[in-house]
Amino acid sequence: MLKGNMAKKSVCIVGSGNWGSAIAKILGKNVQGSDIFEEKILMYMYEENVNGRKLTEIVNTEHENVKYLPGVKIPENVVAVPEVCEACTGADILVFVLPHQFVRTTCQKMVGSIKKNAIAISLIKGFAITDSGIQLISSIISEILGIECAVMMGANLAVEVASEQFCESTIGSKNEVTGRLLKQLFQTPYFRCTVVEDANTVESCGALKNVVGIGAGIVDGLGYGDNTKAAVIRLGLMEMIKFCEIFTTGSKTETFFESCGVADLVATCHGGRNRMLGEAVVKSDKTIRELEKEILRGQSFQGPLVAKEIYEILEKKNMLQRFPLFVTVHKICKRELEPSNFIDCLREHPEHM
Ligand SMILES: NC(=O)C1=CN([C@@H]2O[C@H](COP(=O)(O)OP(=O)(O)OC[C@H]3O[C@@H](n4cnc5c(N)ncnc54)[C@H](O)[C@@H]3O)[C@@H](O)[C@H]2O)C=CC1
Ligand SMILES: O=C(CO)COP(=O)(O)O
Repeated sequence: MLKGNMAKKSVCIVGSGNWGSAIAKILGKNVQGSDIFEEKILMYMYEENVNGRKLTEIVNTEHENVKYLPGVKIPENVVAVPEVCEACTGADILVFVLPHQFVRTTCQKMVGSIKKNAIAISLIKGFAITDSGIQLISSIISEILGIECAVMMGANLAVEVASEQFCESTIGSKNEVTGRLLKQLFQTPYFRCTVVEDANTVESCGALKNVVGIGAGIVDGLGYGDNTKAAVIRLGLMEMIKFCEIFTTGSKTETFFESCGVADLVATCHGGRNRMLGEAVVKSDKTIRELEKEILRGQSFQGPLVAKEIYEILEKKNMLQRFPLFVTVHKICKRELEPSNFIDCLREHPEHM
């Protein structure tokens, strides 16, 4: 156990959507009475009006994020703040939990406001693309803020976590001391954390499984059953492993057996928002944007963006034919292929040749 003769560490949550709010519940409770962590947690909330009131004001008076996680009480020691610089000033631990498209601009605003020895942890499941290839979100955070960044990914559908149903999660930290500290911050009797050192694979799994989740939704939408979905999960896993072998330095096969790997894949393919999107893409001819608005009402599907990012890098490296499942999901989301083509993609997969 890490115990404090040292000053208590203060925590800031950067993000407050569906997952951010579920995490606020866990962290808010875990720091109460702690001799390691400060009791008050500031949570950066992208401000918006909900029924004529500011969302921060609603959260700070009713202690519920009525838009992104209705029906769940957020502990009163978590305070929503609309300015990210105000939220992060003085924090020792920064917990990033935003849709990945907002990370770079949010970090840029934080430059100059954070403690120089702060540490970060990213709960964000996505990638960014640069001229040289894939960039992990944790490395964007590290690069812009000049601090260490661990990750946490797992089979963690926010609504189930918020209702305290048992689950596991994987903390990826290259630094063992940091990993132990973060486990103390996140673990509860119903949210069990394992720490591994292969952080880049943990993070890559979190991004890639979103694309497979859309594939699972497509076969649901086409009316196929559990055998077909199991094939999507298996072929998706094979592509995830191959992708990490090529793009993630030092990737270890055993990391795929942690919660961040197979377990998150199974959870997302059965209960995730990306699965819902895949099904909707089959049943409607609306665009992804229209479906996102209609189905999620403010929340965000990360899968289509990750599929596009993967497609761009594979095209650049002339590797499209080695990842047919990822590529076909992207083309179906773009409406360049019919959803029924997905079954041909499974049938003709290189795993069967
Ligand atoms: N929801 C879930 O069950 C889980 C989500 N995740 C991951 O956590 C990350 C965050 O997801 P959620 O919390 O579910 O978010 P969400 O899908 O609820 O996204 C909406 C959030 O984005 C914010 N936002 C909108 N415009 C913004 C802007 N311009 N700048 C900053 N923020 C803006 C909204 O205020 C809201 O907080 C994603 O990478 C997701 O894949 C990981 C595990 C579980
Ligand atoms: O990451 C998740 C579960 O672990 C949530 O997945 P979705 O974004 O598909 O809902």
